[in-house]
Amino acid sequence: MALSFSLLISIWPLLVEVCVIYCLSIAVYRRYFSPLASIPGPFFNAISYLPILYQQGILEGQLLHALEIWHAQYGPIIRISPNEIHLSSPEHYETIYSNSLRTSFYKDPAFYGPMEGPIKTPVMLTMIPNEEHRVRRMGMNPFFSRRSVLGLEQIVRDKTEKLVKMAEQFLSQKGGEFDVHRATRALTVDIITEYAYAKSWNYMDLADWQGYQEAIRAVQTFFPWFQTFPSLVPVFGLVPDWVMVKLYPHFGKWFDSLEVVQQSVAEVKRDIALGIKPPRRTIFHELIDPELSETTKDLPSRQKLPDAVVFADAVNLTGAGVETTGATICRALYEVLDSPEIARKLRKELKTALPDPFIVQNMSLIELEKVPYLTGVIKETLRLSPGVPGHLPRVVPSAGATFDGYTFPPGTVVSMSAWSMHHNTEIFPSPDKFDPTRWTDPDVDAVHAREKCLVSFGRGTRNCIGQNLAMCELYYSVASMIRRWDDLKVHPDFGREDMKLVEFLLSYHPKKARKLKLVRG
Ligand code: HEM
Repeated sequence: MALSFSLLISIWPLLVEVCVIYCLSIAVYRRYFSPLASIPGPFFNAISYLPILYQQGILEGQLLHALEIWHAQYGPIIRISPNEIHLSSPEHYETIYSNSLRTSFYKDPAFYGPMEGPIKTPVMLTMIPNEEHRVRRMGMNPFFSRRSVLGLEQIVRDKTEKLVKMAEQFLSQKGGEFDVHRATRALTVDIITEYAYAKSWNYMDLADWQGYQEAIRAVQTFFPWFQTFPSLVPVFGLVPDWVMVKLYPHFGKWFDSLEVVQQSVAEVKRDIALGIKPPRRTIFHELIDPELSETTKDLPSRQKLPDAVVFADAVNLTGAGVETTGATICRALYEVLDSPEIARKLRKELKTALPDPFIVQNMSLIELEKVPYLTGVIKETLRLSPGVPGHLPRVVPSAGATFDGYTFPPGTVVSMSAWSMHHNTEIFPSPDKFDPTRWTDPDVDAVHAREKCLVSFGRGTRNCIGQNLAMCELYYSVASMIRRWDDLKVHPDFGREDMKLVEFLLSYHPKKARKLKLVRG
């Protein structure tokens, strides 16, 4: 023991030297000899993954803003890590994200794998092989189709009515204010759980309307650390639940929610075993006991899925559908109410379209979609506040790829982001300006070009499965809140700086940002 310790003491300078030489040679290789050496970009990004960790882990979700600065400095194609290229020219989006099934770019396991955490059960979002994903998704698509959303529209109608009544309760008091930030997250929890599980978690009935989305945010802040140091993932799995709850009290609601999902899986399995027909099939029925069609019956993954997969997919669905939609509703309300002109114009169109006296139960998605300015407001909000604004890394397939004259070998990671697409100054002049008329422009070709660049829900087979539901929620909540009061206003303490976005896959506001509240007057 004494001998090995003194040996260590005597050789440590040599060990340090070896380490330094090793790191330097990796840095020199990455910067000057790697196949990506000729791609412009910040020096430290080319040699290390730490600059991304710095933006995401230390500065907390700032990478989307750093990307803007780096693109302005180095051009439309930049190297943002030793193995990742970020592109900003919109014409590449289709190639990377809407590819044909067989030659497709696939999701980067180093980015998506750690999101599975210690459970390591691939969910739709994190599955890597596109073929396997396609099969899993095929079974779930009908459940979230437009037809299905229209069939279950009453859920959105009822929950929106509850939101308006809650707002009424607060706003009718003298000096009353409505915490629409938390209320909309509670709304989206209640809609997705009723829609997918036929069992609402009733977050709108809670006194504080919160807990779930805060826990998801806390989980997501670990992602950049896990992506940079994957060996941290199993260590995280060893931390007992009570320690997590002590560190992050909101984790209590997260663990409760996991238990509820687990119970639902068990109940549905029991009903299936007993031959009990449900009043309405839920995603659990779809995943546990799929209704197989001629085209799907022979596909291995359309057979019964293991409980762990059903559980993980359900958890993922709920997590994906809450903050994204809640934040978009809030941003739309903020932008409309912050501009008297936009508010006046939208109210006028809504008053013409919606029956008087205004009742949420009289609304229908199909009628709401016919209000052009409302559609403009929603699309413009999805542009400025995409729920998933950051880089979505994909791996170059075996055939390799060429972008902007550079050729990339298979295995290179390439990414684009909704944020930079939506801030392209050629397609969206004055990109920071909220201007719903971009989408109501009589020049249909110009609108079409803008629509091609609006990628809030992604594209291709890996796009958002929940977009029809999300759009329905957006139409109902924005229309009903704006139509209900002529004197609704943003709380005077709230400012545009509070709407700044940060990103951990989903978008959030910086921790110190104030939460949106509404008042009358
Ligand atoms: C405004 C609201 C929303 C936005 C902007 C949004 C955006 C997105 C985007 C961009 C993706 C692709 C992510 C990637 O490529 O890694 C995605 C995937 C996904 N979203 Fe949404 N989403 C929204 C609402 C919802 C809702 C309401 C649900 C619930 C049903 C949902 C469930 C999912 C799921 C399960 C995936 C993974 C799909 C797959 O990989 O097959 N999202 N979403």
